[in-house]
Amino acid sequence: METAAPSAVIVAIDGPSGTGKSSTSKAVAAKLGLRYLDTGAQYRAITWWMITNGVDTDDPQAIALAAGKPAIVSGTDPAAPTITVDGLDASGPIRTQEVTSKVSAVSAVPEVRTLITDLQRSIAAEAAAEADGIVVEGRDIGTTVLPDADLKIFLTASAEARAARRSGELRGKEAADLAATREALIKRDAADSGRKTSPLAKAGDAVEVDTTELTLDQVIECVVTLVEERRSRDAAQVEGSERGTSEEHSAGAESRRSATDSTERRAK
Ligand SMILES: Nc1ncnc2c1ncn2[C@@H]1O[C@H](COP(=O)(O)OP(=O)(O)O)[C@@H](O)[C@H]1O
Ligand SMILES: Nc1ccn([C@H]2C[C@H](O)[C@@H](COP(=O)(O)OP(=O)(O)O)O2)c(=O)n1
Repeated sequence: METAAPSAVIVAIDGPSGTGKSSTSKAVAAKLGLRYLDTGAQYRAITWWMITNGVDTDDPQAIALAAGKPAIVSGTDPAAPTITVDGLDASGPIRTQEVTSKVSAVSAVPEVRTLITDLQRSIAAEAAAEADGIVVEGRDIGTTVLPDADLKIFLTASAEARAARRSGELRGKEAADLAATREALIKRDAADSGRKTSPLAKAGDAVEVDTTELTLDQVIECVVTLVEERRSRDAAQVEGSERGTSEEHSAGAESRRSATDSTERRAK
């Protein structure tokens, strides 16, 4: 197990689809010099591998048996995050409608979650040991993957706002109308929230931010402020405990000095 650098910060950002997790997490990590991990991309990558290797994505047993086969590697530079599967760049193929429609079924399989969760924890531990920390975004980061994260954020937004954001992204690519996007989004949220293993959920100690009426810049600013507040609280605590230790030291020195003084006095 790697040891975290004293000032490293781990930020967990969870929430349903289209609430702004990826855009916010990337920007916050870039602004604060942290690494960035898109855990949804990892579940998409394993789903893409299952599809391209002929595994029936409606068969949890077949998925469980194959889960350990693909090698998934995530690059955590927020300016250029990457994802490869068996050495192949998967960043394009994981965003197709086919993968999007099957990812909830694949990510509900416990064997898949165990493997991907272990991978996520090792990436976070490395970022805490070798960098200033990391922003990890997904569905179960604050509840399951990193329950000891320094800061947990849960992003929400109305289904209408989320669908409008998503269909804005799709326009011109795989044109989807607003109603169909909204339906698909609600269906995926229900599957992700309703699964048995590690469902999409807000951690009890997460800060909830409703992004419906906020611009992306406002959300980024809000999260940056929360991280900075957390860091200064931690720094004040460290300073306090160091002062406590040095006061203990000087109290110890004082009592040693008076003990010496009295010994000297007795010797005279
Ligand atoms: N507060 C916001 N207001 C308007 N658009 C937003 C906001 N947050 C994110 N977006 C846009 O919505 C889309 C989905 O955001 P994304 O970060 O991918 O969400 P998530 O990762 O939660 O699915 C992106 O095109 C993004 O630019
Ligand atoms: N920590 C996570 C992250 C994603 N997933 C699953 C559930 C999600 O529907 C899919 C895809 O996640 P992704 O974040 O790419 O989804 P968006 O389309 O960006 O909302 O992966 C998960 O089960 N646990």
